Amino acid sequence: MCCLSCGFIGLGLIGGSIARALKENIPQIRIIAYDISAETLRLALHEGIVDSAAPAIDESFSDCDYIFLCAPVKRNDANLAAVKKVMKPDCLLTDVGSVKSGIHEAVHQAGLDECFIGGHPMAGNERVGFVNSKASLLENAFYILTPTSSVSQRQLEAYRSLVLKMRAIPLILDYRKHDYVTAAVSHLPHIIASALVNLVHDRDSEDGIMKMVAAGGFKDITRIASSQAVMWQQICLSNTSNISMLLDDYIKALTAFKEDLDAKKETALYDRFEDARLYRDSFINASSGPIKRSYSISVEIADKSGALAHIVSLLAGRGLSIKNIGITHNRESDDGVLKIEFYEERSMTEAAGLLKEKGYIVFLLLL
Ligand SMILES: NC(=O)C1=CN([C@@H]2O[C@H](COP(=O)(O)OP(=O)(O)OC[C@H]3O[C@@H](n4cnc5c(N)ncnc54)[C@H](O)[C@@H]3O)[C@@H](O)[C@H]2O)C=CC1
Ligand SMILES: O=C(O)C(=O)Cc1ccc(O)cc1
Repeated sequence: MCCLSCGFIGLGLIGGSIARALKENIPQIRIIAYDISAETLRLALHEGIVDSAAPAIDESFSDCDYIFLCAPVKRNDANLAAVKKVMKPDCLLTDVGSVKSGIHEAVHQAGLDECFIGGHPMAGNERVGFVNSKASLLENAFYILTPTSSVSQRQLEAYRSLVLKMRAIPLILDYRKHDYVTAAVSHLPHIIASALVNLVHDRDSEDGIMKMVAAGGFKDITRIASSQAVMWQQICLSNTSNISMLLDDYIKALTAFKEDLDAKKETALYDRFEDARLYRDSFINASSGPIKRSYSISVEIADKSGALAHIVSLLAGRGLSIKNIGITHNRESDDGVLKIEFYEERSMTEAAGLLKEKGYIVFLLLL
């Protein structure tokens, strides 16, 4: 891909991560960006992620082969009108919004159907802004493309290739289907996580004992409740009917669970947990599934100098490469739990055996 030129309107967590992935994987690329935050643009220039920063959505975008709308969804309408005035006829316009119906309607109103393919990287986290962006955010994540019926196969194929260059996995979907699917696997989970956190907040005693003892399971399923409220408010307001319909189904499922619980139906309760376990495990085992398999162990360590270095040198001595390592101090005592992630199962098993041999308390984290 020679002299590809990409423009970004909004360079936060997602725009920044895409720009980084493109810069990392297509050295000849030219990237221009506009963001209302001058500090973001300064930083992106300083890091060499963008080649030029525009003071507004102006003529400097008129050479772009792709323009990515990556500002918060509510800002995209105004930005779309400004982009329309400056983009070249064969520019491919895209966005990164979590809901696709609104932008498809706005693009249609603007008469831009022939050059628009919606985009949605199914990757992110609870952080915001360019400072938190990273190329690896997109790695092996599904990147959904929602072409209008007017874009050509050639444009779609070119965008697919660009997504592959970002090391993401392109998946083409009708935009209405996208909104239904993401309501179930992304939007509804955020409502559930927030409702559960709010429940614990309301039901906790004054000494905050629930908050204090909240264990891994609670933290796992509520991590996303730490996301930006305004983004999820906007997602709920844009994908209301799909989310509401699935929320009805979910409330029915909870009610059925409660009925089995109140009636102490042993078999029915077992079946509900077992069915969920089997289905969830099938997600993990699918190589292209949404949940990446992780090969991690936890090791209990005393909080003394040298404890970490001792473990690292034992593993290095066996040639076991560590992908990630971190300590959590979640005990009343000063001791901590070291979580070590490996690249593959064999290293995980070998490391666990070695550390056990040396007297460490080790657990495999089968995620
Ligand atoms: N955060 C996530 O995990 C994911 C978010 N998305 C979608 O990506 C979009 C952006 O989200 P994030 O990157 O997370 O937000 P962010 O807050 O990290 O970034 C937004 C950027 O847009 C800039 N901005 C605000 N108003 C602007 C305007 N009028 N013109 C130009 N720039 C403007 C901000 O200064 C900021 O740099 C959202 O629509 C969201 O639905 C999609 C996938 C994952
Ligand atoms: O933090 C997480 O796991 C997310 O759910 C990230 C995310 C947020 C919004 C999206 O539209 C897609 C992915």
